[in-house]
Amino acid sequence: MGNLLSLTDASWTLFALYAVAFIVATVALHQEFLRLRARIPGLPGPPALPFIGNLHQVKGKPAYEQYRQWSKIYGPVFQVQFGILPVVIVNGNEEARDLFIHRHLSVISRPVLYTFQCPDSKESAFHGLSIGTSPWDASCKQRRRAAATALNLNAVRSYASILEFETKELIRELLEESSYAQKPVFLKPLLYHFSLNMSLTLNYGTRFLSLENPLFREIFEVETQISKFRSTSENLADFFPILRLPNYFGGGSSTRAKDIGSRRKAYTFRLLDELEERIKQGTDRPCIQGNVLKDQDVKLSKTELLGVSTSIIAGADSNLPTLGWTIAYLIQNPEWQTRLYSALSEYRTSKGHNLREGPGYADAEENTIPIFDAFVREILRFYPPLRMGIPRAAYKNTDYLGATIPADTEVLLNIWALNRDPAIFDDANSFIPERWLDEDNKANPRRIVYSFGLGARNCPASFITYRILYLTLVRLVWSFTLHAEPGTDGPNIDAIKGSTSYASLGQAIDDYSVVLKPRDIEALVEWLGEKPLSFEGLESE
Ligand code: HEM
Repeated sequence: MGNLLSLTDASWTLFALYAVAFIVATVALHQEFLRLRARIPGLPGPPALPFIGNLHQVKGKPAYEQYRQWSKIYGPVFQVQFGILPVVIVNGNEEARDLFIHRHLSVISRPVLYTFQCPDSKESAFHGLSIGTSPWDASCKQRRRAAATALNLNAVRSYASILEFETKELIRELLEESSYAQKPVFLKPLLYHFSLNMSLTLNYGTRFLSLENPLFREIFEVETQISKFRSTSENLADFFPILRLPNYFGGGSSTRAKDIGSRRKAYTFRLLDELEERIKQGTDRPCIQGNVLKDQDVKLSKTELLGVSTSIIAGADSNLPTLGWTIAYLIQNPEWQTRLYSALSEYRTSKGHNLREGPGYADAEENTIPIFDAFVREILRFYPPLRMGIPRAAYKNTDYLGATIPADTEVLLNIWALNRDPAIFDDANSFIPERWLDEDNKANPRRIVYSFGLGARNCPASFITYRILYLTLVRLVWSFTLHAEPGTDGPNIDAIKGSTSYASLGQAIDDYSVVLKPRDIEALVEWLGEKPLSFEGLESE
């Protein structure tokens, strides 16, 4: 009897082993079948491994540089595969212009990715999708139009006082955090505070006075998480359907995305409700959402309004890396601090001002000091925050050099490669702001900073971003000299080696601290004036 039982046990064990092996083999074969079927016939690309495709060659690595190297072998447009997901990478300037500008409809959409949008669920994790993550449809068109109108050149001119206020408050905060030059400042939260306040003031006419504000901390945490869910190479459930299984039991990545999505929804609704209340009371301050709410011609649902807001808040994320790289570059290149300060001094003096009065603002309004403007452009070219842009998708089947890119296929624009294309930029791998002073460059429509993308879904915030970066640079250079933290070599400003976190959509410089020495503390304190207790009484908690 004992023998019979143990024989049965052994058989059961064997059976279980066979069953597991059968399931694993079936899943693997299914995965491989889907991967092979998804490969785009006729489009070149690096050889892909079974099951995983090319994922091992880019995950956790500077993928943008790998793609640039591959483009030398496989041509300017090629495909890679991440598990079952084919992705088309566009590296060449002419090809990018062809697809993104001349045939702009072909890649006007954005992909629906499993982790972020969870297409099998009734409601997307990110209810009220931001514009930058929405596939192309009538609603997306409306939301984009509302954002583009709110951020066009004329509108940006009308935000002058907001830019003035927020950039001054950044300088004040840097001074206070450094205990008046007594200690190094850890930059990241301060830069986020500045960028977010800029977005909130523009969007809702409200801001956070303190970094300690619980709602500020909530937004900082949630938006950082969201950026990770939007990564193009890190969310494995996007590439391996089997990994979607835990979502059915409430534990997968898409479930976590939903939790983060509902936290985002809570604060965006709250900010919108507070604004509606202020409009009712007549205490609102001019702002983008206020204009949209009051404009009878704009017919956006509450969810669409939410989508415009989340886009503007998400935009804060892209300003952060640019400011981080700018300050790091100045720390490591003090001669540029001297050069910029001299240019500012010369400019202010030529306008009949004493430099001790302040850095000026009206002068900065149109980015008038050429070397400052050139420096900002070169920072954006050399350190593009979104090196692979924001994923696009083919809107319809698109013919390309004999191959057909099927509708909905993810398409990535390698902004990093375009900005460093030696056919466009002389000495493309060197940081040379002066290139933007050259009249021939200005006249060449190909010699542009590609960091804001191209064509019909490009960044609608480029005007305001230039203004913000320009003005911040003028004010930083006027206020302080910038130095490395004592006992360290300072931040690594190598565009690849200095940025080792690949889990987010944006490519920020690794964390660092800076020592800020006021150039003239009395003039600085005088210029800063009284600290505002709140922003016209609209401080959000
Ligand atoms: C240094 C700062 C910034 C950079 C480098 C940047 C770059 C980009 C890029 C590369 C895209 C995708 C373009 C394409 O697909 O062709 C994009 C889209 C977008 N950006 Fe920016 N951005 C910045 C700041 C901002 C800010 C501050 C805002 C909001 C105020 C903003 C709002 C948007 C929106 C709404 C989209 C989506 C457009 C669409 O899908 O139609 N961006 N941005």
